[in-house]
Amino acid sequence: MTATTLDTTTTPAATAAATGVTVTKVAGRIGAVIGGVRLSGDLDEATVQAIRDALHAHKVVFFRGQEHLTDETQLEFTRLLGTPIGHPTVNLEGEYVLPITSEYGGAADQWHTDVTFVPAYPLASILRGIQIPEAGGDTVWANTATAYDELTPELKELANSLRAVHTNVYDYAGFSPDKDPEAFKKYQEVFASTKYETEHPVVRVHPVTGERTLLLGGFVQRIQGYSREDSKLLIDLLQGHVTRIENTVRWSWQAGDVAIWDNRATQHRAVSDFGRVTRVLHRTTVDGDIPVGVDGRASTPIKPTPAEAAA
Ligand SMILES: O=C(O)CCC(=O)C(=O)O
Ligand SMILES: [Fe+2]
Repeated sequence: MTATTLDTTTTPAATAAATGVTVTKVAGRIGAVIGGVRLSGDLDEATVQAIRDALHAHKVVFFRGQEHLTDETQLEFTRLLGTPIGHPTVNLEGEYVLPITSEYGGAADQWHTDVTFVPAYPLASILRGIQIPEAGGDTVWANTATAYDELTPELKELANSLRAVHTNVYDYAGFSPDKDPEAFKKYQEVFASTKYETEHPVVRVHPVTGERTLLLGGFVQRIQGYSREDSKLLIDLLQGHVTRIENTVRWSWQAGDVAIWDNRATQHRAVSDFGRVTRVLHRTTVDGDIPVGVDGRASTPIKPTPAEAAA
């Protein structure tokens, strides 16, 4: 990076420079490693702002060497980025750390954005590597803003007009039932214990960056107003742009690594190539806002209906 003298401390580069935070890109379109930060709940506001700026610019940021973190201090750090929120069905009330573990078999190996089956899904997720296989078990993220950007003007117009229904009724985590069929069944029952359905715009305007992003991923069930067959073709067409390898970054975990992603501008998936060894990461999430489409229309909840929610 070239050193420039800035007479203001409000630009992202100046904020980063003032705090000793370094930001180094990993792939061409997504991902950066942040150096010079020991994550905790005690970071000063300038450092937190430098992390936010890097997150918005690079969509997923990585920190190495954060072995000192515990569930408690990961949660304290999470509070600096916003309001922590537990998983709507898997976590108990007031429980904010979600273990991502291979003990039921497999991993979340389908492309998804976290928790899009509810209207105000998390704005960011924070994942900490705890028990990492010797080889394999990487995570891959995709930039849904550059995916939108590369569409032709005609496809952008079409995408801008679409609304999609997202649901948790099937299990995104892709756990292989052969490992422990009972545990697998139990997890699926818990995961879908309340059935959620939400209609989101397919193109979401990012509330901070103003970028247009494709809002799809593994919880999408159908496109409103289209047949099942046409829905599938449309979803595959757009999703194919999201997961184009040029829009992705792949991270090879070490214990003590932390990844934070902008859940409003990314999809991600695990690479389920580590056999039967145990892989454990702990996730916290930051509560989000209700998406708004290019036409200004917000997402709308479908299920649970008020009557179902009251039952
Ligand atoms: O296990 C992984 O690599 C990804 C897990 C995941 O989807 C998540 O933490 O939201
Ligand atoms: Fe996820």
